[in-house]
Amino acid sequence: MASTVMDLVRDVEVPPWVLFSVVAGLVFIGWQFLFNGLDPREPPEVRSRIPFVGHLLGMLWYKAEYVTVLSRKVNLPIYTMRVLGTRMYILRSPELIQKTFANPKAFTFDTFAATAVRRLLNISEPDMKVLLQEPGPENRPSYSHDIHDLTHSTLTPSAALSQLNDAFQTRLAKSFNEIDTDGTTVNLHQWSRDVVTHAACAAILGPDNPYEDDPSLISALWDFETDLVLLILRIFPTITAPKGYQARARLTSAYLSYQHRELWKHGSALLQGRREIGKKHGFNDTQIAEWDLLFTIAAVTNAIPISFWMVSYILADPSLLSEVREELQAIVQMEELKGEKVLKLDPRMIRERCPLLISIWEELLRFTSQPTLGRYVTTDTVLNNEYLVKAGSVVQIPTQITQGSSSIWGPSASDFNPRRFLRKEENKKLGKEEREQERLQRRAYTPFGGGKNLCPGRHAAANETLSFVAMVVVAFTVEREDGGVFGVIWEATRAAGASVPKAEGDVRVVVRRREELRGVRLEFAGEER
Ligand code: HEM
Repeated sequence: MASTVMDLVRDVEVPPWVLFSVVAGLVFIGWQFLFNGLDPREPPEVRSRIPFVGHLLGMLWYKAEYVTVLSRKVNLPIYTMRVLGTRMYILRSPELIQKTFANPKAFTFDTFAATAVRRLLNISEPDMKVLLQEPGPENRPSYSHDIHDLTHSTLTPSAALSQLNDAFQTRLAKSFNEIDTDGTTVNLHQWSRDVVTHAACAAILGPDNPYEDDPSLISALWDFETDLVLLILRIFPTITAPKGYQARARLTSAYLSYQHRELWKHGSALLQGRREIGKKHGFNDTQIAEWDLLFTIAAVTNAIPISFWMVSYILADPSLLSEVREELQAIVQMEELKGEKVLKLDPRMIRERCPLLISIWEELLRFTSQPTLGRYVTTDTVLNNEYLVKAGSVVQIPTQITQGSSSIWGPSASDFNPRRFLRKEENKKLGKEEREQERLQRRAYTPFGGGKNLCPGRHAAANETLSFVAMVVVAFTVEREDGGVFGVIWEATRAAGASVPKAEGDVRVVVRRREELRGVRLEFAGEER
């Protein structure tokens, strides 16, 4: 049979012009499918010089950074990019970005997050409907709706947040009090990661949590975080992401045992609320464990790298270090409690009395927290009375562009300037043009995203990072083990979905309690104590 067909084909004489027309026709149809059909009101399209697959190749090469790389070359407020027939609208203008944040119904984050979680946890189509349907079955709010409300209410200033901050500081103080004037030699990156992860997990999960039972789970948590995207892609994960795959299994079983031992009873109001909502929506203990694990990732993925960067940038500049130390020394108190000397640091006072440290925090957020934010377009919408964006497409916001633009932040936009945010006090004296610049900067400053999904953990993150950094600066010295000059590690990668890049590599240092604090207990003054 096969030979008969081949014989027929061989016997048919095809004139070259017919062959040419067929090929040209196929190219034309492909072109129409991939590149045409744009409404003239849609944002202008930016095409790659390599037809059809140029953007795809760019994405494979640059991964999560491709949209940023391309946006550096395109001087448009918004543009369209098409990859395999899917439209993406890339936003570069702070004005338009704020417009999308202001319309969460048309530009939704949930569909984005849900697709990733669905693949990660292997959730079935019907279960997905229960999670996302708005409102859910029997007209009840969906699981994700309930979780959104709980997360945003317990993490904004409230008794629940004070309790969370307090638990964080108690565990953090424990780690700091283990270091005396003889000091300890550590890898700074790993040490900051472990100390802050222990405290963050104690704050969320309570003092008896899986990471206290088995500290090696901290490395597992970061292996899981590193391989998250590969695990979402699910292409032979045991081969493409073996570390993350095994780490997820270990962590899930540790979180499950935490559920069975009812240790959640000592966890934060947020964690207990999550369990209640899970039960209400028919989740079993394994599902609750899996979702709590994902929440832990959300809570540590950015807050921990930024703690390391902040300590590094301060240590790398000796005069900045002594200025920050001076600010902090003015707010710490020495007390005598039952014959024991105690140094008390109240992180709430940092915001009021340490403008330089706050400026460093805000600048580091601008400088390092530069996520590519995503939204899914649910309905055809005209942005700014000008640009039509179509339902079913994706909006991408590469904040490296807006937070690093010299037209918005001035010629030093790509440098770390610890004093950049000090000027706020002098605002009243600003002229019209400068006030306009200020307004533009406020709109372009989105290290925590924006709108309905503005990061609910931003207050907790500020408390965590500032408590950690402040105690390191005020109570310790940190010197390189080899006696060399301390510098900031500059190699860093930003995983897709993460806001703050993680340092690659480490630096060996001696962390030593300052001589004058020999035998003094270090404590944070929280609201609950
Ligand atoms: C410096 C540290 C942090 C940074 C830079 C950061 C950044 C972000 C960003 C950019 C988003 C996406 C917002 C959007 O798309 O508009 C987000 C969402 C989120 N963050 Fe954070 N985050 C940090 C710390 C935390 C902490 C400590 C927690 C928890 C205690 C947390 C919990 C969450 C949650 C639950 C969401 C999803 C919000 C929603 O679905 O409405 N984050 N974060």
